[in-house]
Amino acid sequence: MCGIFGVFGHKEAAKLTYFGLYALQHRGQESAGMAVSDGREVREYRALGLVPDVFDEEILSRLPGHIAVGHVRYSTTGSTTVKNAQPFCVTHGGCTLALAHNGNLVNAHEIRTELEAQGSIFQTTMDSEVIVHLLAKASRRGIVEAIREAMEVIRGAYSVVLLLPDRLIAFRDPHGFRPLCLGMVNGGYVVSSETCALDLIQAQYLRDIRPGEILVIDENGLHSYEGVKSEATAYCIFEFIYFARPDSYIFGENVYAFRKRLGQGLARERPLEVDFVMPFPDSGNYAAIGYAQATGLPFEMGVIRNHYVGRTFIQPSAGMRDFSVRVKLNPVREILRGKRVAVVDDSLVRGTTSRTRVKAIRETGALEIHMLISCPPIRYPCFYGIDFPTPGELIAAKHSVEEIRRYLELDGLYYLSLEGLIAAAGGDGKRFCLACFTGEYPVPVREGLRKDILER
Ligand SMILES: O=P(O)(O)OC[C@H]1O[C@H](OP(=O)(O)OP(=O)(O)O)[C@H](O)[C@@H]1O
Ligand SMILES: NC(=O)CC[C@H](N)C(=O)O
Ligand code: SF4
Ligand SMILES: [Mg+2]
Repeated sequence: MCGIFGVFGHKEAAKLTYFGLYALQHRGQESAGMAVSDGREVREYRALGLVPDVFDEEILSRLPGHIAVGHVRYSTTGSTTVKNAQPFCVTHGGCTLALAHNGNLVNAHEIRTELEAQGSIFQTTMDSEVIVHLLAKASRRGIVEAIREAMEVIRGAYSVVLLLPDRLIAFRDPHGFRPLCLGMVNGGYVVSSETCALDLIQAQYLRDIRPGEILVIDENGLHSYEGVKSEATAYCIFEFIYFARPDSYIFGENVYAFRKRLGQGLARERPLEVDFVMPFPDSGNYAAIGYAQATGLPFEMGVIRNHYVGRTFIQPSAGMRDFSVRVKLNPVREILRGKRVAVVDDSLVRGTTSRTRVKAIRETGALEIHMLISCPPIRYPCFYGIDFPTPGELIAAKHSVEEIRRYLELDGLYYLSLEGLIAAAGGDGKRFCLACFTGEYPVPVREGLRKDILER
């Protein structure tokens, strides 16, 4: 998952983008970048690292202009290298394009193989690059038509912000897997993955970019086109469960309220006799609050979060994840000793967090440790922009709930049911992608699709 942000018509576009990316940092921690246009010339800067480490005042001052596009990356196709940092910039036929993509294409390999056979030279190992090549190929027909043609060819998840020297364009796949919204600030426009970035820069939320829509923003305002027909949406439900920030509104709903409903659903399905409820912070907090309020059980912060560690699940290597989980969450002996506790977390993916942290809680002298997960078991890989890679890495793909309980050394392990998840989503599961829980993929995926498919 990545975070994307765009600005049109604000004299401090680079600064606004810096703040926007800062607010979207939870969506990608590997690299950050932006491209800025003053109406004629496009300048760019990208590097590995977090937003405040990549940019400083001096770098931002070298990016003048009123149009900008920015990106924070969490890789899903292609390794973590500066070359693979976005926005991806090219100059073709005298026109510079900078593209920021959130999502993952499922047919990038096929498209790339075909384009290479026709002589295209690729610079990165990202799926996102094929979009730029397709745009360049069709550019004679004008940018909107070129995007439309590209949208006919690419399959999978894409929320995209594209910068041209005099325009900003946003487009979104017909299923709308990833969020993308439009806001207004001081007469200018902003486009963002999540509304939390609009709040930070005091922009007013206008609406979401519609699935299948192409939205052009230029001197004359907004121009909306139908890119491809959107027959059915497949909003990523995992955005609500884990990915997005709780203060954001995505797919028309607030994330915090959604997560609380997940916790309330767990309380209905799995009321437990324990002394208190505690979350694995951060994203376990909101379902834990919902569970505690619905059951009437006390709520405690039994583990404390170190604020100098980011998200652990989205780190690209196992070694980094293991280390970070230890540094990140530390139990409070005083609170836990002699107690029966219900630990709530939003998800159990590889088991990295729970395996070591349950042990650490046990060592404090806690009497019983039960775990409540506010989504069903994740049994199938995601190919649409979340790095749940091979089924082998997914703990629930090969093991029963009882086997996982034993592996994690828990007294009890309970997942929210699929029905419970759908109920929390208002009862209409059809609007959502649920593939990692059900194996029913809204966009077909060919066998053997892997993160490093473009590396060879
Ligand atoms: O089973 P695992 O493979 O450990 O993955 C799941 C865990 O990772 C995530 O937390 P993360 O630390 O990434 O982010 P958070 O601070 O938002 O909870 C998620 O909230 C779970 O706690
Ligand atoms: N998670 C994402 O949205 C990543 C975008 C793109 N697939 C990349 O790997 O860079
Ligand atoms: S498979 Fe899961 S994580 Fe991937 S898009 Fe669908 S709901 Fe989201
Ligand atoms: Mg977590």
